[in-house]
Parts: sequence; structure tokens; C-alpha cells
Amino acid sequence: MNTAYISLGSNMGDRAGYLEKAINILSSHGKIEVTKRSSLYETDPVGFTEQDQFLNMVIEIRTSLSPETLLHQCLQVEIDLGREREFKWGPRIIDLDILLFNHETIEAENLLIPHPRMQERAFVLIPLLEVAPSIEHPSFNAPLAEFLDEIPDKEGVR
Ligand SMILES: Nc1nc2nc(S)n(CCO)c2c(=O)[nH]1
Repeated sequence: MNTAYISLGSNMGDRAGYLEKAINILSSHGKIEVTKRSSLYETDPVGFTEQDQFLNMVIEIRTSLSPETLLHQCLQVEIDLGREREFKWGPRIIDLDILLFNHETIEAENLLIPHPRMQERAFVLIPLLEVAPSIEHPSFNAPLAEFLDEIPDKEGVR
């Protein structure tokens, strides 16, 4: 059995509703159990800042799926909820990113684990550390809590 952490975000429409529907779809999969969920956080957009505030959260799952099959399920949730990818960094009704899969490092063409920017993003680290306070980064073998201290825009997560 595998343990994975998934970051969810939404900044269009009924944001909380989309997050809840995404979790319900994952939970209804016979090989995915949602074991922990963080609070909902109101967050300032990073990257492309000319867009609405996000709601972000992180869930912990237990799954017998492979990383690639889990990625496929996450992309299918986005399709099921009607996500349209207008442009890479633009607004979205729902976004799911696999952050960690066990303590594994995966470098595939369509899948990088740990998520390559997770240690730079307060909107990811703060909800992740809520559900897994002592989690470590598999590549750096260091607590992810130490990376949060280095991020300047923590106030952008409420
Ligand atoms: N606060 C915040 N900013 C973001 N910029 C992008 S792109 N995204 C989409 C996830 O990469 C987000 C997000 O989920 N939250």
C-alpha cells in the first residue's frame, strides 16, 4: 500500500464545491482511500498574479495504484469537473498536483515526484504540514518545515 499527498486548488466558480467534488470522486475510486485532509486556505495567486484568489488544500491518500495510474486518475477528475486549460498559469476550476508518493523520486516525461516547486510554495507547504508536520523532502532528506521558513510570501496564505 502506498501513501501519497495531493495538492488541490481552485480559483473559479464555486471553489469549495469543486474541491469537495474532487475529493469525493477520488474517494469513490475503489483503490484510493482519502485518509487525511487539511483545512481550506485562501491564498494569493503566485506565478501569474493577475487572477482571482485561490482556495488550496492538501489531502493524504492510501492507494494501491502506481504513480502513473494515480496521475491519470487526477487528470480524469479535472476532466470530469470540466476543467479547460486555456493557458498554463491561468485560472482554473480545479487543479490537482501529486506532491509526494511514498519517499520515492520519479522523473518521467509527464510526471515529476516530488513536485518540483512544492518547497517554494507556501500555498502547498502550509496545508501539507498541517496533515504531515514532520514530512521530509525525499531528494533533500530534510524536513519540509525548514523550507517554509525560507518562503517570503507566507502571509499570502490565510
Ligand atoms: N495561490 C496559488 N497560486 C497559484 N498559481 C498557480 S499557477 N496555481 C495552480 C497550481 O499550480 C496556484 C494555486 O493553486 N494557488
